[in-house]
Amino acid sequence: VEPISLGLAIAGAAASALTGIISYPRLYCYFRECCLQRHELRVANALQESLDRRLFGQHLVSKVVVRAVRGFLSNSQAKKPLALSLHGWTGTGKNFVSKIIAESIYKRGLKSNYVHQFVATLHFPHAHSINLYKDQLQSWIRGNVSICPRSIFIFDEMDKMHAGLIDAIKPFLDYYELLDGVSYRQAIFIFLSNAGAEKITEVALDFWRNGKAREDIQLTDMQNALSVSVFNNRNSGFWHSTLIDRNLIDYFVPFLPLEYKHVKMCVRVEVESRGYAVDEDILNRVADEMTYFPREERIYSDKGCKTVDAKLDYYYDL
Ligand SMILES: Nc1ncnc2c1ncn2[C@@H]1O[C@H](COP(=O)(O)OP(=O)(O)OP(=O)(O)O)[C@@H](O)[C@H]1O
Repeated sequence: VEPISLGLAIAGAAASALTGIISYPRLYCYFRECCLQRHELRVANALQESLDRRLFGQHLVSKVVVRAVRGFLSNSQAKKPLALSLHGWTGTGKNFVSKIIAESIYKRGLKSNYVHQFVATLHFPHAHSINLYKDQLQSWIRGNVSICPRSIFIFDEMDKMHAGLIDAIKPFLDYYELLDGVSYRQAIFIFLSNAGAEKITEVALDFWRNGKAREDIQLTDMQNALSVSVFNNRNSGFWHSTLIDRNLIDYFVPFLPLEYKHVKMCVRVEVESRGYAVDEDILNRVADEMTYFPREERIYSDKGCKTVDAKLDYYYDL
């Protein structure tokens, strides 16, 4: 075989292999991350499994989040992007759940090129730069949704976010078919905040004081109270915001305050993930070290499961 025809043959083989790869997007996506990669059923199953196994004491969260994500992904005619608003006391799992949602849709989770996280105090710290932030945020969202319609945007500390900035997101959440040639209908927006945490605690405490099980708390016990309390809270960026006013939030997701037994479960997970032997005595001692409220009953951990890992260092360094 002449060198030149051998070269052509190799080039031909390479070209057909490449065409093969391109015509098999699944194969291509196996090696490189793709937008809209996973089938909705797989996402819903992964999400359900992960929440059941890893999330403690949040029966309402699992129910709402799985239903919302499954319904949205399987609806090819969605009229608007999915907007979830996660509310609750610190350390109860809001960031944890948004990470689990991201991981169920994109294997790389928060590290995926299609998942974008903003923290109000970190990314938008100065009230006087609000107009600049607005422009930057809008073009960031537009640019990323143009590249991948199924982009996920997570906004942490929404209660510390300037109301004007929240309103800047509004057009993307609305029922438009196209905005400047871009459709936002497949995107997912997740908002996290502590707003409404007192209201959630009030309802949970009421159940507890009446001797009713925590798991009997229904979504209806929470949702109206929550949306009204968030809307009327002047300290929260949601106040006066058109997101709630115009019903652009699809689901308010209430996170219940965590009890002693949940804190212990978190300690156990941390111990196991570090590869240490589980020692019940240490689990109790770490859980005992947390502070609990209200002052009389001392039921709920005031930091949820936060700082559990730091406390563990102390015991295993002894
Ligand atoms: N309900 C829970 N079940 C299991 N682990 C939890 C739960 N809540 C919190 N954790 C653990 O505690 C860590 C801290 O929680 P997370 O950051 O999700 O709290 P948060 O609600 O977002 O708090 P904040 O309002 O302060 O941002 C998580 O990474 C997770 O390991």
